[in-house]
This record gives sequence, C-alpha cells and structure tokens, in this order.
Amino acid sequence: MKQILIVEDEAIIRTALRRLLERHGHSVSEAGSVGEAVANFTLGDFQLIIADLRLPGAPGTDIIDRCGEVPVLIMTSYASVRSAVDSMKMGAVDYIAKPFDHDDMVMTVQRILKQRNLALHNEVLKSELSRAYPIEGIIGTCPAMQEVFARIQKVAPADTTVLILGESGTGKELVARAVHEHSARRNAPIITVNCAAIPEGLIESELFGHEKGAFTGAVESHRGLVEAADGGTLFLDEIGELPLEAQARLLRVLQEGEIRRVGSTQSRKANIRLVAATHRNLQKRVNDGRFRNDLYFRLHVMEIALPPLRDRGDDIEELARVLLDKTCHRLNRPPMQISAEAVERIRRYPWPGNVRELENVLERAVILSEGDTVSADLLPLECAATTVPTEAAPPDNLSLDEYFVRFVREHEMQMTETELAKQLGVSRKTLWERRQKLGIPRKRSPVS
Ligand SMILES: Nc1ncnc2c1ncn2[C@@H]1O[C@H](COP(=O)(O)OP(=O)(O)OP(=O)(O)O)[C@@H](O)[C@H]1O
Repeated sequence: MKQILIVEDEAIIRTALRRLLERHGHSVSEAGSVGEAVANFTLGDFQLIIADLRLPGAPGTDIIDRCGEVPVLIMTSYASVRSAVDSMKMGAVDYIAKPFDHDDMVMTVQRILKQRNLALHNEVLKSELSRAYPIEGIIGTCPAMQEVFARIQKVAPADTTVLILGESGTGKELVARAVHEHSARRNAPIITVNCAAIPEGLIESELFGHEKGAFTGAVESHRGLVEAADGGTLFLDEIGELPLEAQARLLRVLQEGEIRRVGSTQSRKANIRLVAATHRNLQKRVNDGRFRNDLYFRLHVMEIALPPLRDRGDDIEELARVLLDKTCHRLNRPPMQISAEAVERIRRYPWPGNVRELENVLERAVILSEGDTVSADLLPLECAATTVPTEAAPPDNLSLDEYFVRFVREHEMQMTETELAKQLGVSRKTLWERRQKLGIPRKRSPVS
C-alpha cells in the first residue's frame, strides 16, 4: 500500500513531485483528476493526499469529503490567499503555493504525517484507556485483579482504614488513589508519605508536625503531613517501616481523631482516613516486636492484596501493550508493536520489580529501538531489575547483586543512606528496596 497520493493533471509536475517524495523515503501513487483518484484507489488507505486545486473536472478540494480522515494538502497555482483560505475552510489540512520550494514541500509533508501519527496514536490511547477496566487507570482482567477491583468498590465508600498488601511495584499507590477517588473524600487532598524514604529521626515531625523549639533546629513550628490530610486521605506507603514511637502517635490519631505535634502538650482534632500499604508480613513484624499489635489490628480490618505481576496470566501482555503505547506517547514517538518473540520473553520473565519494572524495561526499549517494533533483543531481562552502579563496574566474577551487597557492607558505616544511594547511582528508595530484597536491611547506625 502506498503512503501518499498525488492528484495533479500536469504530468511533469506530478512526476517531479513523486520523485522528490520517493527520494525522501515515501511511497507514492498518482492520479490526474479527482475522478481518476476515486476510480483507481481506496482513498482512505492513504496517509496523505496532495491535490492540485485546479484540475479538469472537479476541483482538488472535492476529494476532502471523499477520503474520510486522510489529511489533504492543497496546491494552489497562484498564491491566492482567497483560494488557500477557502481550501482550509473546506477541511484541507494545509496548502502550498506553486511553484513550490522542494524543502518546503518535504517539510510540510513530514509535519503532516507526523501530526497524523500522533493523532491516531491519541485515538488508540483514548480507546484503550476508556476500555472497561472497572477502576480507571488500573489495567487487569485476571481473577485476582477482579477481586482487587471488587474490594476497592466495596471498601472505598466505607471510610474505614484500608491495608494494601503486595510486592514492590504491583500498583499499591494506584490502588490507594483509587480508594480515595471512589470515596466521599475525593474532593479533599490525598497526602502520600513513603515511610521508608524519610530518615527515622525526622519521621515523627514530618508526619505529626512540631512546635518551635521542640528539638535543635526546630526554629519554626511546623504543620505535619497528617494535619495536611485533614478532611482527606493519608496514604502511608511502607507502613511496616514506621518506628514504634511514630506508630503510637498514629494510633492516637486513629483512635481519638487527635494529633499531638512533637514538643506540644496540646492536641488538635484531625479527621483523616488512613490507607496504608506494605510489602511486608506485618504479623511477623508484630511477632518480632517491631510493629504494634494494636495498630496492626486497626489496619487489618480491610485488606486489599495485589498479586505479583508474574501471577496475572494474560494481563502481562495487555499491560505491556498499553504501557508501551503510553511510553511512546510520552516520548513523542510513533506507536510501536511488540514482536512475538519479545512477548514470549515478557511472559516468561518473573518480574521481581513487577509493573514498575515492566514500565522501565519498555521505556528503555523505546529509547533504544530504531524501528517500530520492540524486539526480544531490546529486552535484556536477565539484568533488567538491576541498576548498574555509576561509581564502578563490578568485577567480572561478581554478579551485580553480589557487588551491591559488598559495596553496601563495606561503606554503610561511613556513609549516610543518601551518600550510599548516590554512589550506587540509585534513588534512596531503590537502595532501601534492594536492601530488603537482598537481605541486608539498614543497620540503625548513627549516620543518615
Ligand atoms: N494494574 C496496573 N495498570 C496500570 N499501571 C499500573 C498497574 N499497576 C501498576 N502500574 C504502574 O506501575 C508503577 C508502579 O505502581 P505503584 O507505584 O502504584 O506501585 P507500588 O506497589 O506502590 O510500588 P512501591 O511498593 O515500590 O511503592 C506506576 O507507574 C503505576 O502507574
């Protein structure tokens, strides 16, 4: 199928234009009039029609109504503003004056084709996003995800505390937002706090605020994030990492609807709904004395358990396609497809970093690819879960995980978590996550 149709009665101009466009990689068909074009081609198959305005029989603008959504570029023999404006009014995408400058023509054609690609892509995206996923923005149809959707719909309006369980990157934050959006609090703020990302010594004042002079450095009084969520939802991600003292303060907020800032003797009223998430087994943390039993019971009332990506069956393929589309759109690239071999690889890989890892792998593939297909060689899935440290490449005989463990162990007593993360070329949160995964949790050292 050809890409561009030229409708022009003067053979010399038609041939010259065809050659010009072919030299720039386009495939071109030709017709001498609107009648010939309609008789010989299915106009809707082209990506662009370039038509002269003055043609024997019907004018070039007549083709606009006959070619559906295909953009029509009109050539006018005289740079007559009037005919150009009329053509545009009739639905031409643009016009170009004859005789045309070759560079102008090529640039105009390329611009129109690019715009058309983006418009088509937007349509695809819109129709994919409006597909009937029960909760907007959360893709999934496997039984475990259907259970998640049903739970969200049931618990969201109830205004009770919700605990979301699932491995890292399974969409816990997405679910927390959905709970908020489907609750009566949807017009109030949702405040998200990752308990693992805030240094232990700061977490109480970050969450509950402090009074002036409460500790060295508290030069002003400060409203905490719990107060900021008043009337809305507080989403505490990785609640399992909350220190015991902060757990006690949180319990008070839940039981009595009151916050006491650090360094204050007075309490303030706060009406928040708590949604918490963790990838940990909280019961085990209770048994280990690291999580309060009474807080656990309050959280445990309503649970939503997200399945790991590897257990979602056909959803993996669907997620990959929709996320690929989104990524192309975000990076301003034409839509891409996934080769059969790449799909196979995606299905086989266990995705320890779940949907987030899938997103990252696809983004990398889009950036590296030169064509319109994600092929299997663009998915280096054996090491995709690992970020290569910027500081130094690991020695040949060490795996990246071993290198990571060794680096952390060797440096953790002299460096803060922020410094360590920087040296390893990862975010603080990733450092924390990989510490959990590799079984080297942070020692409660004085640094950091
Ligand atoms: N079912 C899904 N449909 C569409 N996108 C998803 C889905 N699940 C996760 N994502 C996307 O994957 C990324 C990770 O999701 P999210 O941050 O909600 O995970 P998480 O479980 O909270 O991760 P962490 O535990 O690391 O904080 C986000 O960009 C999110 O939009």
